[in-house]
Amino acid sequence: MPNAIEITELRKSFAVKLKGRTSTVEAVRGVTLSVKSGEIFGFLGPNGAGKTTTLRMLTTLLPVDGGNAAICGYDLVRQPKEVRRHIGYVGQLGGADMEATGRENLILAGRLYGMNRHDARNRTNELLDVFELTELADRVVRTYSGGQKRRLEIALGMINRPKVLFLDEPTTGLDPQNRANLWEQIRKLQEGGTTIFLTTHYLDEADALSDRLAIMDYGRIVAEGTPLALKNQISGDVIQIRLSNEESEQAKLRLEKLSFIHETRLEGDNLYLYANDGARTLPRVFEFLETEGIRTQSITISTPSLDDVFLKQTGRLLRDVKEGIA
Ligand SMILES: Nc1ncnc2c1ncn2[C@@H]1O[C@H](COP(=O)(O)OP(=O)(O)OP(=O)(O)O)[C@@H](O)[C@H]1O
Repeated sequence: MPNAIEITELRKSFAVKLKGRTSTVEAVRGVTLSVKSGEIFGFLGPNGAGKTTTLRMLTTLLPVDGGNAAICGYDLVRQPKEVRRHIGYVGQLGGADMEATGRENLILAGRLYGMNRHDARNRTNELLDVFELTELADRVVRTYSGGQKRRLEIALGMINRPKVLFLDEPTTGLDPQNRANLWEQIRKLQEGGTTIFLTTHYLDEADALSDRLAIMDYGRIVAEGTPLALKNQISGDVIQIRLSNEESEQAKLRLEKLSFIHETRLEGDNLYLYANDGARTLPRVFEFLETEGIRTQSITISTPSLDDVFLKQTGRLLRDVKEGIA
């Protein structure tokens, strides 16, 4: 079976005008990756990394500048119609008509895909059932909660029984309970055989949901693999020390000389120490800080997260970039 998605050197630039001058934004700078059939593939990255642009190219909504992709074996550039027949896409804005009912939205979508009335109705009932929307089916979408609307939008993306479903930040704006519920729905779609490619800037979402993921930054893939393999790249535990004086650079230099610390990284006032056995190392770190007179505000210990992977690859924290701090 061919890979569900095979992307080779995909590129996209935009011309932007600022104060009368035109410059170029290289949104996607040569992305190469493959997604296996039946996988949930997470596409993680901070705002502006190029995730949506990649997704819009893969779904034929935006012409590619360079490179190509094959989706379910169909050539994105030469066979866009075939590609469209085999995919579903749920964008950030959603596509439901707020003034129509859930049922009407689904039936209309089915008809637009060329289904006859009977098939469109049957498929609608199936999807209402899968997404637990049957009770709301005849209410206008405007009255749905955020989570219910999102479920309907994903149902709309599934109307044509796509082999590959593209979801752009499917859980943004949802509360934790609705996010967990949507993750369940996404897993159910995977069990039904759909390949899912989703963008997210939630670390926990990428970690919990994806079989494999790629981390994107400034239009490039900076890391790719299973969440576990990526986290295992960062061997051992992470000790985070929040320093309270201005000599953080000095503190880093002194701490990195310790034999039981195999890597250090400084982010503002936060010093990250990577050690094989965090629990055993911690008392020795305390002792050292005390003898050296290095003052700290807090010390925490954790196992590596995808944030540490991003930090290792880019020198910045994903969480900070996302919040616009870096
Ligand atoms: N139509 C456009 N014209 C000009 N620049 C654009 C256009 N679309 C995207 N960009 C720029 O391309 C870069 C990548 O944007 P993109 O929306 O793909 O990022 P993203 O990773 O999806 O971010 P987010 O998480 O905020 O959705 C950004 O610098 C953005 O400003």
